[in-house]
Amino acid sequence: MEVLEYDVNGNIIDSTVNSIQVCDIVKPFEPHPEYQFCSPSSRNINARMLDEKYAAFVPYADDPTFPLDDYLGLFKGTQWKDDSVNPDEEIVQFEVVRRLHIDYGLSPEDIDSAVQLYAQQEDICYLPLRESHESGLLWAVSQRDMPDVIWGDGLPSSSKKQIPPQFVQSFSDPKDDFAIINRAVRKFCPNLNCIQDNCGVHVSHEWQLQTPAFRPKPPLYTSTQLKALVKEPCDNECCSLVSEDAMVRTLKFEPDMLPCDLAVICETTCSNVRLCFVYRLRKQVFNDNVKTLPASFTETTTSFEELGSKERLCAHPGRCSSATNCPCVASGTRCERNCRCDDKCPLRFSGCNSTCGGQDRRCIKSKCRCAKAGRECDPEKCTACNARDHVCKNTSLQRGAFQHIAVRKSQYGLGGFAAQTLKKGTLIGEYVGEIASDSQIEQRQVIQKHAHLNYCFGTNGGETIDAQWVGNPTRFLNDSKPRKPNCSAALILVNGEKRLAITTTENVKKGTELTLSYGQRYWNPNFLLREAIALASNFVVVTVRKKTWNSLIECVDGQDEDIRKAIKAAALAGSGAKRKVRLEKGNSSKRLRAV
Ligand SMILES: C[S@@+](CC[C@H](N)C(=O)[O-])C[C@H]1O[C@@H](n2cnc3c(N)ncnc32)[C@H](O)[C@@H]1O
Repeated sequence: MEVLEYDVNGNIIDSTVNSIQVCDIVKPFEPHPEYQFCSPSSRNINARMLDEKYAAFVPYADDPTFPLDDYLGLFKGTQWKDDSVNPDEEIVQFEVVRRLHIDYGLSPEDIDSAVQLYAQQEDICYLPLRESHESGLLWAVSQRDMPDVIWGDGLPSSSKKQIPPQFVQSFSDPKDDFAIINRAVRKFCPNLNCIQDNCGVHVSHEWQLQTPAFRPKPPLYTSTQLKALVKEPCDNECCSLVSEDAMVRTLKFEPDMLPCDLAVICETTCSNVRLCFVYRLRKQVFNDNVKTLPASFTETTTSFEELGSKERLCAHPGRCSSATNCPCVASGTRCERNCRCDDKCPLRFSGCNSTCGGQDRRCIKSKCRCAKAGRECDPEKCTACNARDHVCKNTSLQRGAFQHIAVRKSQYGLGGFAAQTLKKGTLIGEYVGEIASDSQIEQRQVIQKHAHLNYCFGTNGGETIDAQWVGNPTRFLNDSKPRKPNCSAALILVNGEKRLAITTTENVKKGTELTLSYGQRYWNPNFLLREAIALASNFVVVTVRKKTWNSLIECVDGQDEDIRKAIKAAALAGSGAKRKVRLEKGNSSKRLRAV
């Protein structure tokens, strides 16, 4: 081969002859298995907060074999064609409102009715000025960085008289601490493992809006009783650097907070708090005639299996009981860390301290009360095993103590392989992905069917975790079929959150493929009852063997609420190896009853 060198005018100035060795590829390279893009994540993402009615994008847009009509038919429309307010229009609308109010003296209510009328006639999408403190145009604008627009008169908008802030913000008393906190608290995730603003992991937006408000709570102790609980001050300093106001305000929310805790929160010394607080401040806030002391607490024995879905918290005034409409009491589940009840609530799991012998035994399953109940040890409760300092073995999931998974070509596309020899019972990792709703799964299945790759993991808790677009290397674990799997998946309750742990079920040699059993439902999602429901004419009696009962219940989850309740009731009521359910077609819907 000759290599030529040119000057700027295109004349050849040098030439070199290189020899190249030519080789024939006898065996063509095998193509790399198909890979679906996936954002790495160490935790589940809640996809249910996304708008599932409108398609966010068109998958396989350049692939004529993709059933685009079937896919788009599952949505109301596309997200880029919806009628939300255009941000530029919002700026114009705000300027109109500003001028109407400042230059012409119209009240926000007058503007609202006038502009809405106009918008209706002209078919313009107009956001009302303020439907509440936290919606409407004024509020939306206050949440954005508005550009400094130069309007027709040549002056920037920032130089002009602005709409008074009280129109935009709360109309409540600025000294009302509860109103201020309650407005802010809605922006944060109510899950105490997270407390991120606008969290998309644990809760949907709607649910976040229902985040319970803080309410004033009466103290359980009198100041004299509290004083008896406090020993000598932890330090000798006595200064009053912090404003007493901060302490008073904090006390309103937590009347029975001990002085040292208050000192940490208010960033002052313990002795300062003790002197001001126990004798004087507390009496300013409460009239101090409350004499109710907490009753002694008894343990209940709900196991993890009975927990059911825990995507809620209890946040009612008073103790957890049916009288206070506690949702945990109603569903027979435990109160978890996210609940707003007292930490000493009898419905809460009290940890394993007294059962497993603490640190020496490191919480092995046969001994530890937490491990037996399908829970990881709680750093706040399990002090004897040192769960907080990660000495305890039953904290691997929350510590992220996972094994390295080597991803490479396997019999079925890509697969996950042991990067080192693993003992039976080793935690490999957590199956993470997007927690998706049933209709989202239906939409995604069109894509998955087309790609012949399905990353949905249905849990017994009725949730589906889809690792198609978000996940970690556990998403590459293939089904062992027809061989025995060497890993299994189980839901573990970690500080109030259900997480899917993948663990080895036997000793695994380095380089061996890690496999799971996907279960019947994965390969045939219409398994059992869904088909029975579709086929039912008048009624059908379904005899269910014990073995298939759990799959049946799992399959019904996400279906009609009545059916689900009836089948669960039948499951609990039935005994022996066989249970029967009668599937009846009612007037408007199909009903299922235990017989
Ligand atoms: C969770 S993914 C596993 C990782 C996947 N092999 C990959 O390349 O990304 C599940 C998909 O792997 C394939 N698969 C896994 N186990 C299989 C098996 N035993 N038989 C056939 N296909 C299997 C199927 O395409 C299935 O939809």
